[in-house]
Amino acid sequence: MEVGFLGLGIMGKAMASRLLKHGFRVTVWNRTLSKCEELVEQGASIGETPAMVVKKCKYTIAMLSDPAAALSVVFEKDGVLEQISEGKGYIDMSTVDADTSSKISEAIIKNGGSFLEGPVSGSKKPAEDGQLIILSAGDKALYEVILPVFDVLGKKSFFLGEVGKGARMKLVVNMIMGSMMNALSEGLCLADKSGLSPQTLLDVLDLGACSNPMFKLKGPAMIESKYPPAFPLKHQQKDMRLALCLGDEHAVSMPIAAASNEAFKKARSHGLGDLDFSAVYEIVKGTAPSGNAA
Ligand SMILES: NC(=O)C1=CN([C@@H]2O[C@H](COP(=O)(O)OP(=O)(O)OC[C@H]3O[C@@H](n4cnc5c(N)ncnc54)[C@H](OP(=O)(O)O)[C@@H]3O)[C@@H](O)[C@H]2O)C=CC1
Ligand SMILES: O=CCCC(=O)O
Repeated sequence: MEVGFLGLGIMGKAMASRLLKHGFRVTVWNRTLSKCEELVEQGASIGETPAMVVKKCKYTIAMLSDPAAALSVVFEKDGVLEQISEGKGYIDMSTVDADTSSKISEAIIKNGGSFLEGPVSGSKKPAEDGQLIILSAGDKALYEVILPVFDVLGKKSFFLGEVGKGARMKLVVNMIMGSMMNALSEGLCLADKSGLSPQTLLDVLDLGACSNPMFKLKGPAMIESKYPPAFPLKHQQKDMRLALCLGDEHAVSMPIAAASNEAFKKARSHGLGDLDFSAVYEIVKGTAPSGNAA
């Protein structure tokens, strides 16, 4: 199967690389074209624009930073819409809001193509290892055709129904995750300030009902103030913002998510946006350097 891939950031690069390793022919595009080179070394072809990728491939996947990026790659000059046509499928796996997904879906369908949203749970390492959780919604027939691709990228694919349900599920999950990260940061800080060992706190948490892979993975690095970006903080703040908008729409009060969003926003204003989202710990500790927003 020839698959197009738009967006070679932390996630897109790992996902496209995995497809190549599993025998798919992949044509890649990235806004900063030089980032395609590593994939070309692994056997990918380059499409010089999103439109050229769609022209060449029956199925094209996108993994882009945010709603603005997802929309621009579809609607702007040399974008996906210029070449989408009957028989072609577009699968957007970026984390966006349901409105963005619906706008893209409507335009793709109007031009004869089919559309599936497929945001993912799981970060850089699960993407490299094919262990993502795929939250898809939209065209069921496209879902069935693209399952061999999802099976290489993920450990489990959900089909959630009409367009928007994948986007909303993803935002709910990340809202919970962002709040948990703030709770962990406050706990580590409180342990430290009150004379307890943060590492012992992690050990205790890991043995009880609060044990989870995120605390286990991120906790030790946080204690060392190390935040190599797996999930950039600026994207977590985007997801909190979009989840809070969803809460507004449905009149769901979310004070914990709102407070967590403030901490991520503050982290961005201190220039921590490109670090891993666990860097919010620096805000909770009050040790963030002054810096420019990212
Ligand atoms: N990292 C993670 O752990 C996870 C991330 N996600 C979601 O996946 C998506 C990608 O995340 P990730 O790979 O980490 O992000 P990165 O910031 O590493 O990559 C973002 C990608 O989007 C591209 N991009 C940004 N703006 C535009 C634009 N205006 N037009 C075209 N392309 C653009 C970038 O291109 P360029 O290289 O030119 O900047 C890059 O390819 C996001 O929606 C994120 O929320 C979901 C699950 C986990
Ligand atoms: O959107 C990012 C999710 C990161 C994760 O699930 O570990």
